[in-house]
Amino acid sequence: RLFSSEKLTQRDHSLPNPSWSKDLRLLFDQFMKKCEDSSWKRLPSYKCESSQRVQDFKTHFLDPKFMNEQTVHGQLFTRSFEDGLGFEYAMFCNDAEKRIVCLFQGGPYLQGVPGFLHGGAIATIIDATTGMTALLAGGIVMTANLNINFKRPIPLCSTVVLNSQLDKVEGRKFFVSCNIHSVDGKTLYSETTGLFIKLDPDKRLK
Ligand SMILES: CCCCC/C=C\C/C=C\C/C=C\C/C=C\CCCC(=O)SCCNC(=O)CCNC(=O)[C@H](O)C(C)(C)COP(=O)(O)OP(=O)(O)OC[C@H]1O[C@@H](n2cnc3c(N)ncnc32)[C@H](O)[C@@H]1OP(=O)(O)O
Repeated sequence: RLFSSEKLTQRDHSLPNPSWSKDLRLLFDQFMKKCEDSSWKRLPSYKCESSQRVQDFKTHFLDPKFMNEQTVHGQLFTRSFEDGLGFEYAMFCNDAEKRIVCLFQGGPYLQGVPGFLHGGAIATIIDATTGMTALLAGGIVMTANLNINFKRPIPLCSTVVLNSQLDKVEGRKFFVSCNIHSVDGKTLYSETTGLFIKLDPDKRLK
């Protein structure tokens, strides 16, 4: 049991699975090609990160009072749905340009109004993408502010492209912007600005 559940948490969810649309696979292949000269890198994604930065977060910022028999089973929200039903996505980063592109397909369990994605689901994938943009630049960060302009509704089960960019760094403040376009680039679905704060080692999260 332990072995299989351990195997489960180490599955890299940002690789194609049968629920991926043709569009998502095509875009994925295009970005995998961009990785060949190492200008772009695919970011792996697990249900439960066991990376050094998570260890650092737990050591330096997490008050043990927040870890109990329930929270110890915590797993990444965006990786907590069966294949195809929730967030299907793969992120690629370009360190030189301080950019992340996220290829995203929102499944049927993310519905808001019938036929379209829930605004909170859109905010989630934006938070994950902009958060990762800030995290790669600044280490352990948390979202302080996320301003989203929803320009057009995103059809449920469609594939879209998030483009996230680090705009400015002021001390512990990381300013990120992100837009969401259709695969053909013709439709702008949303525009976001976000502020991420690099956690202060002298302050535990309360
Ligand atoms: C990173 C986690 C561990 C590693 C995980 C690794 C892998 C996981 C894999 C994938 C996950 C995907 C992405 C991962 C990326 C990010 C993590 C997810 C992001 C989130 O989903 S996280 C949840 C939502 N998030 C919160 O739950 C935070 C609640 N919040 C707080 O915990 C505090 O609020 C905090 C810590 C944010 C700041 O607290 P603090 O005490 O450190 O800083 P302080 O208040 O002193 O502010 C310093 C300067 O920022 C200015 N400032 C602050 N807030 C501002 C605002 N709203 N507007 C304008 N300016 C603001 C001040 O004005 C001052 O500016 P100045 O220096 O100029 O005076």
